[in-house]
Amino acid sequence: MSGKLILAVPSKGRLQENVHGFFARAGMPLTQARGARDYRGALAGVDDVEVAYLSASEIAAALASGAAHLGVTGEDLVRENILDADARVTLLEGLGFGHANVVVAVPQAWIDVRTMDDLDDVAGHFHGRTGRRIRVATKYVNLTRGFFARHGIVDYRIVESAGATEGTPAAGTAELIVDITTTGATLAANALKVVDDGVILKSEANLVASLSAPWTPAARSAARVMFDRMAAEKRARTMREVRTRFASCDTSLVDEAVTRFRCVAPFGGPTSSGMLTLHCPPDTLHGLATFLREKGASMVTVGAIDYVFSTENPLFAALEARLSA
Ligand SMILES: Nc1ncnc2c1ncn2[C@@H]1O[C@H](COP(=O)(O)OP(=O)(O)OP(=O)(O)O)[C@@H](O)[C@H]1O
Ligand SMILES: O=P(O)(O)OC[C@H]1O[C@H](OP(=O)(O)OP(=O)(O)O)[C@H](O)[C@@H]1O
Ligand SMILES: [Mg+2]
Repeated sequence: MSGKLILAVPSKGRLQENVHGFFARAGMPLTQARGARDYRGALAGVDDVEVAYLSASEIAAALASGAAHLGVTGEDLVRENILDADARVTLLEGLGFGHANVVVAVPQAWIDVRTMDDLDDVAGHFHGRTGRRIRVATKYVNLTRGFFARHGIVDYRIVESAGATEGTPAAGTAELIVDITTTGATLAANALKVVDDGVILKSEANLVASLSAPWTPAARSAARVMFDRMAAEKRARTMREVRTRFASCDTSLVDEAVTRFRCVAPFGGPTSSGMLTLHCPPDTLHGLATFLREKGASMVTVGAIDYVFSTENPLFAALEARLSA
């Protein structure tokens, strides 16, 4: 065995483009030597990484079995496809894309069904009246079973659906569904509504680590390098660099700026000539610039940052903590 780190990323579908963008922004683009249909690749600038292109649900399976060390996939697929997920993988970080809710949806015509309790009543009546159990179409079989059990609903049966799940009530093959929704357009087009307390999971794409993969020294060191770049890109993306210089700039003023505007002073207080660099989130930027001018600055410049490299590597620390637990 090579000892390399295997990184599983989506080969197709909604997440693929975002995942490519994510690694490119972190300065380590995914490369496929033989074109888009090459299912093995590399990560530019990071040694000892082999990229495996898999479907989003196969990624969950590969992480569970230890065939991949790291993967990017939806939390919905991790929770659905991995039994006791928290014991076998660790979700290191939500990546801010691939948002989708796994929901229970019923026909809009069921005006008296608003909550899971109402649904429980309907399920009981349906069974009594027809002698059959109400049918739930879904590909999220495990999430559905767990959620219905938590709500004490037992009078139902699951009809496995591989696609076009929203069409099953109108087609007469199920009474209700469990599926993912983002904009709600597909549910609306099929005259379905989400049950008020029927959101099973709010999912997004996650960076996920396998706890059972062979974490060789080479694989660990590759993860450390990858995570360092990801963290540097994230800190840079969420902050702007603010610079100013004025004689009356002192440490108490910097302390006030830090608490009031959630900024950080990456290089400490002002220099002896009053030169100050701050990193500030975009939403408080104008407030900070106003504050600095009120305190005596005649000019404040703001710029985007590409990377913020720090000695801290929180993602790697989180991984190490789980691997040694
Ligand atoms: N609007 C959306 N619809 C579907 N999935 C979404 C949406 N937004 C984000 N996702 C995420 O993308 C994941 C993969 O969905 P996608 O449609 O790309 O794959 P798929 O082709 O359905 O996957 P597979 O081939 O494994 O069945 C979902 O499980 C979910 O985590
Ligand atoms: O709430 P919306 O924004 O309408 O999105 C939800 C729809 O998107 C997904 O299907 P997808 O297009 O991925 O097709 P698939 O069922 O073949 O995966 C999902 O299964 C829903 O049907
Ligand atoms: Mg899909």
